[in-house]
Amino acid sequence: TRSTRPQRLLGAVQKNATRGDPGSVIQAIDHYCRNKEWAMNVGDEKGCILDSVVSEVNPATVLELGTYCGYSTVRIARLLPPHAKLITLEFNPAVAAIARQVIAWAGLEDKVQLVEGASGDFIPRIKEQFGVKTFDLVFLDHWKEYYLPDTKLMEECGLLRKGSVLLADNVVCPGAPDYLEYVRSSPRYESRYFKSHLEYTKVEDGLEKSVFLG
Ligand SMILES: CNc1ncnc2c1ncn2[C@@H]1O[C@H](/C=C/CNC(=O)c2cc(-c3ccc(F)cc3)cc(O)c2O)[C@@H](O)[C@H]1O
Ligand SMILES: [Mg+2]
Repeated sequence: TRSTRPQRLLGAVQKNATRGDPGSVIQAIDHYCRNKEWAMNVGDEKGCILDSVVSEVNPATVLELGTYCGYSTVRIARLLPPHAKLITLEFNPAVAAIARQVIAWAGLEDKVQLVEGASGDFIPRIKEQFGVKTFDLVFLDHWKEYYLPDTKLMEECGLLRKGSVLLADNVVCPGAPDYLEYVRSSPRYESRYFKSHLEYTKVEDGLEKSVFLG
């Protein structure tokens, strides 16, 4: 049977990237998705904005919602300090299996904990199950209609502290209007829009960075 897009993306990594070299994994995926087959990775342009926010926050604990093939997981994990931990949630087992191999090819398994499951089920259990008190950085890149409910859930579960940073992909395309309205109007967030483009295209998109004020 025909391969899946994630399988073909993994093939491009295994063919063109060097094991243990996260930069070459990122480059291989971007080259494949720009020249052969589009895929919904945050991409190189928004990826540079992601890199700058990760470097600025220098997080000890990171939560990523929506691993997909692990492109942003690799982008984030490669910048983390030695004992920092990144927990990434992915509820599609076939996609999770690809992401594990992409993360392993980059040699970043020790910094990443990929959890198979739905954010709604896992967010309430993260504290006791993973011994995490709060997250310094959360990257939202899963189904767009879940950005807002999951943010409220993280607040309710006490997973955010004064200064926690939420970084949301795709706030323009496909868009997350209810989430944007919430973080921009709530007195509990200081929000800023980083204008960019939809991965590998000229279409406008951007990242919203929102600092939780406690
Ligand atoms: C709801 N809770 C959840 N918990 C755990 N994993 C979840 C999840 N929701 C979704 N996922 C997983 O995240 C991934 C989903 C990501 C959704 N992303 C998008 O829809 C998306 C879509 C576009 C896009 C933009 C324009 C266009 F024409 C077509 C697509 C661009 C992006 O950058 C995107 O991130 C999948 O791997 C899915 O299995
Ligand atoms: Mg995205």
